Amino acid sequence: MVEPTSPTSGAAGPGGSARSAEPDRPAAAGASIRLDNLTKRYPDSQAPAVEDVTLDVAAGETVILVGPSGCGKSTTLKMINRLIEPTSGRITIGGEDVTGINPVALRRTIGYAIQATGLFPHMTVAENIALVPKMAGWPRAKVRDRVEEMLELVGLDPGEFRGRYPRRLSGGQQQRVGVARALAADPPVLLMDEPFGAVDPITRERLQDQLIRLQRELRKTIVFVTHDFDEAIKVGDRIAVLRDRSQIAQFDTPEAILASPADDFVAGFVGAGAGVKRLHLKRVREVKLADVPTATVDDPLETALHLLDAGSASADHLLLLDRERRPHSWLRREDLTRARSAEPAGEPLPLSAGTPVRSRIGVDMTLRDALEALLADGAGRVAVTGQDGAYAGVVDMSTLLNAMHGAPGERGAEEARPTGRGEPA
Ligand SMILES: Nc1ncnc2c1ncn2[C@@H]1O[C@H](COP(=O)(O)OP(=O)(O)OP(=O)(O)O)[C@@H](O)[C@H]1O
Repeated sequence: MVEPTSPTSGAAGPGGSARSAEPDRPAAAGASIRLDNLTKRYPDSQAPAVEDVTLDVAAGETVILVGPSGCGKSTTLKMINRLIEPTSGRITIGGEDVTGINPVALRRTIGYAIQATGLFPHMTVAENIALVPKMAGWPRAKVRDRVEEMLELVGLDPGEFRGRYPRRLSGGQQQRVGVARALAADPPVLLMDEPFGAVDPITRERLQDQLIRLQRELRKTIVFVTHDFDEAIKVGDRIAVLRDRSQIAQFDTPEAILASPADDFVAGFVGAGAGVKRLHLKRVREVKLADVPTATVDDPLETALHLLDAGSASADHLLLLDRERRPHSWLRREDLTRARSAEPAGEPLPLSAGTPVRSRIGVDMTLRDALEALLADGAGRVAVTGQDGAYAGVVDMSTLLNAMHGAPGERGAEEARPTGRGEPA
């Protein structure tokens, strides 16, 4: 039965991904998937729902199937775990032809999460998650431990949630349980059919973030269906844009599709605002941060004013740091001169002067997060902090504009999101 691909036969597949090229990332636990000339013709239907599709998914890769309603995304997905039997063609997982094997046994090795979550209402959260491990004959204690581990993994407190019934969960919590259940038997392959479709946009963003985090750790092979292109570029290593009958209009990285859509159909899917969408693809640590003059709370006022004067002409703000060098407040020149007239010379900076730093961002956040934080903070820039919370630089509008338009200074980041080169062997 389908086994995870060994690290040595690993993930340096045709697409690879930015995430898979990160040096600290573990080797893929997923298995490669290949669809060969796959066709599905439903009984009594004139045209096939899926026609002659050939697609390669590398081990550990997240591939998104995106396309208009009725184009055949779900049918394609469900043929991979044989919930729908192909009319013709072949499916290979981890190098094994699974087209003819027992579909029930096959499905135990493939996690499956869907929009409606498919949780059994008469079973508790724990019973739902335990379902497949139990069917696979895991010992009771191992199943119990696994349920706890899965709940922790998707961010639900086991003590609070294991005994609840699905109807007593919010939509987002149900979807997380759905993902926990899909992952419970540690399958190398995870199929997700609009898994976050039924929740509000904020919860949806959170669930997407969580999936990205999980995937960094787990490196399953994921095939994910959505009709939301923004979700596709955020979550996917590669995106297959499908037209009618699951015909592949373009299959490439999000960057490549955003930068050069193959035709008008794909361009229509990319839609307006491709530049802003690019912000989803870059993390703060990948761009060159801007700098602003900084002073700490122990510095005398005069020093702060001097620093501001010594900064570039555009330096109209000084960032005050606390003793741990964490961003504390933004000080404008007026704030400093006002403070100077109120304080005797040589006094340290008053902590109450200026505007408190309302938002700050970590280096692992995306530039899209940075844009939102920047808009939320009145200073026209947002302070970036490192792992220890200390000031690391700022993201300002020009950082964002450069990233949106792929300015030459940002190429390094683009090259860092590559094609499986440098993959740990
Ligand atoms: N059981 C079925 N019997 C007959 N035709 C079907 C069946 N299921 C799907 N179809 C048809 O096959 C085509 C592809 O359907 P599918 O559900 O795969 O599309 P989709 O891209 O996932 O759509 P959506 O985004 O709306 O969920 C559609 O024309 C649909 O009407």
